[in-house]
Amino acid sequence: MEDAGRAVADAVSARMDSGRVLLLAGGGANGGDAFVAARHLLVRGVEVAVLARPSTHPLTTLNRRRWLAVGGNVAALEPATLRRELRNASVTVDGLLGTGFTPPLRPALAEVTGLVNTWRQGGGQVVAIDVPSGVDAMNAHVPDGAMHADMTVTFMGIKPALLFGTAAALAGEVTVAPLSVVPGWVEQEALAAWPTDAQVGTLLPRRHADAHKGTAGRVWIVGGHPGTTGAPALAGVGALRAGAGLVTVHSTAEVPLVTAELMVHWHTAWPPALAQLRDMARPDAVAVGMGLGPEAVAVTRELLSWGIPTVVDADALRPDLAGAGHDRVIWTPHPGEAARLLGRRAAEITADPLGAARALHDQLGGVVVLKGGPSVVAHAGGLSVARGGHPGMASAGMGDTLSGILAALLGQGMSAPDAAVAGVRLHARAGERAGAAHGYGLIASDVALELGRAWMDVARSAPAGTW
Ligand SMILES: NC(=O)C1=CN([C@@H]2O[C@H](COP(=O)(O)OP(=O)(O)OC[C@H]3O[C@@H](n4cnc5c(N)ncnc54)[C@H](OP(=O)(O)O)[C@@H]3O)[C@@H](O)[C@H]2O)[C@@H](O)CC1
Ligand SMILES: Nc1ncnc2c1ncn2[C@@H]1O[C@H](COP(=O)(O)OP(=O)(O)O)[C@@H](O)[C@H]1O
Repeated sequence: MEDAGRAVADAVSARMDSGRVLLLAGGGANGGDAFVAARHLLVRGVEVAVLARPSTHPLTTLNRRRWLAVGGNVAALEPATLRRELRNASVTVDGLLGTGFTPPLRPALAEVTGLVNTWRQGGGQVVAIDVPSGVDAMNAHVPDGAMHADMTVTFMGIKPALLFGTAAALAGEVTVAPLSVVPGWVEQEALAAWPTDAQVGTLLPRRHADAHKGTAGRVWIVGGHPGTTGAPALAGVGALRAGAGLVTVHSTAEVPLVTAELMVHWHTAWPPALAQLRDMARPDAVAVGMGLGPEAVAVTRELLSWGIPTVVDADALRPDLAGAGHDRVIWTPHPGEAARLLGRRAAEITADPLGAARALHDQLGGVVVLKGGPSVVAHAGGLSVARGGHPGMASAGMGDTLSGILAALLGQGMSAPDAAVAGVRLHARAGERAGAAHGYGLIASDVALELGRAWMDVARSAPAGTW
C-alpha cells in the first residue's frame, strides 16, 4: 500500500503545476492508497484535502492514523462537503473503489461519482487509483454511474477493464506502477502478457543478404466469392507488405489485381481446384476464408489436412471446424465470429475478451487471435494483449489485411504464437501510423502501405544486437 500510494502521489505531482488536491478515500484498501498518497503529497508541500468514507480495513485505518500524525485533516465524505471542496480543487484523486467493487454502484457513491464527473466536465482533472470507481476491473462494459478519469495509476499489472471497451475509455491515460514483490511474481500472476515493442521486435525474422523470393515465404491466399472479391486481394497485399516473397491468390471469383506484384489464380470451382492444388508444391503458409462464401468449411477442412501453417479467417470460422486444426493454425475471429463459434452473444465476448479468447483456444486449439481494439492472442503458453492501434481501424477489410500479415510471418518461419503476437502489433503499429496521416477515414490499404515502416519501428525497438 505504501508503494501504491507513493506512485499515485508521484503521478499527481507530475500532472499538476499548482493548486489543491482533493483525495476521496473509500472504505477498502483503495481508500488506504488515497491516505498514503495524501501523506506523500503533503510532505512535498502540496495543498491537500481528504474526504473519507468510514473504514474498518486494518491498513486503511492505519494509514488514516499516519495521515493524521503528519498533520492532515479528514472530513466525512458528504455531498455538501464534496461540493464545497471541489470548488477549491485542481485535481481530484479517486480512491473510493478499486478491485473490491461489485456492481451495481450503490446510490450514495453514485451521487459522489456524479458530482465529480460534473466537476470534471467543467475542467477539473481526475486521477483514479487502480481503476476508476464503479468500473469492475474484470469487465470491459461499464455499469451506470462510473467515475470518468483523466489518468489511472494501476498497480503491478494492467486490469482487463483498463484495456478493453467502454471501461478503457473511462480510465484515461494508464500508468502501471510496480510494487515491491519478489522477482517474477507479476509475470507469474498476470492474466495476460502485454508485450512492448522491444519484446515484439526480438521475435521478427531477419532477411539475410542472400535471400531470394523463394526463401522469403511463399504464401497462398484462398478466398473470394462474387460480392466479396476484395477480401482476398487485401489479404494478398497485407502478405506482400509484411514481407512474403511470393503471394498467390486462389479464388473461384474474379479477384481484382490491386497490385501487379500479386499473382491471381482463377479456378472454375472448388472441388477441381482443390484436386489441382493438392498436386502442386505446398506453399510455406496459407490464409483461408476471406470472402470465401458458402464453401469455406469444405475448402478449409482440406487445407487444414495438409498440416502446413494456416491462418483461418472470416467465412471459415465455423464451429464445424473445431477439431480439424493443428498446432500451426492461427484462427482470427472478430467478436461477432467469436460469438458464432462459442454460441454466445457478442456482448459477452466484448465484456470479457480475455475469457472469450481462452474459451476459443480451448475449442479450436492452435493459436487464436480475438480481434478488437486491442486484439488478444491465446496460445498454449497463455494470453497476450497487443498494444496500440487506432480507432480508425474499425473499417471493412482491416481483418483481411491482418490475415495476410499473419500468413506472411508464418511463411517466413515464425512459430504460430510468435507470428500472432508480432502480427497483431505490426498491424496495430501500421494503423497508428496511418491514423496519424489520415485521421479517422482510414481504409485497409492505408494501413497496408504503412506496414514496412511499422516493421522498422518495432524491429528498431528491440535491444541492440537483436536487430
Ligand atoms: N491486493 C493488493 O495486493 C493491493 C491492493 N491495493 C489496493 O486495494 C484495492 C482493493 O481493495 P479492497 O479489496 O479492500 O476493495 P476496494 O476496491 O477498496 O473496495 C472495497 C469497498 O468497496 C465497497 N463496495 C463494494 N461494492 C460496492 C458497490 N457496488 N457500491 C458501493 N460500495 C461498494 C465495499 O463496501 P462494503 O461492501 O464492505 O460495504 C468496501 O468498502 C485495489 O484496487 C488497490 O487500490 C494496493 O494497496 C496495492 C496492493
Ligand atoms: N478501435 C480499434 N482499435 C484498434 N484496432 C482495431 C479497432 N477496431 C478494429 N481494429 C482492428 O481492425 C481489424 C478488424 O477486423 P475485422 O472486423 O475482421 O475486419 P474485416 O472483416 O472487415 O476485414 C482487427 O484486426 C482489429 O483488431
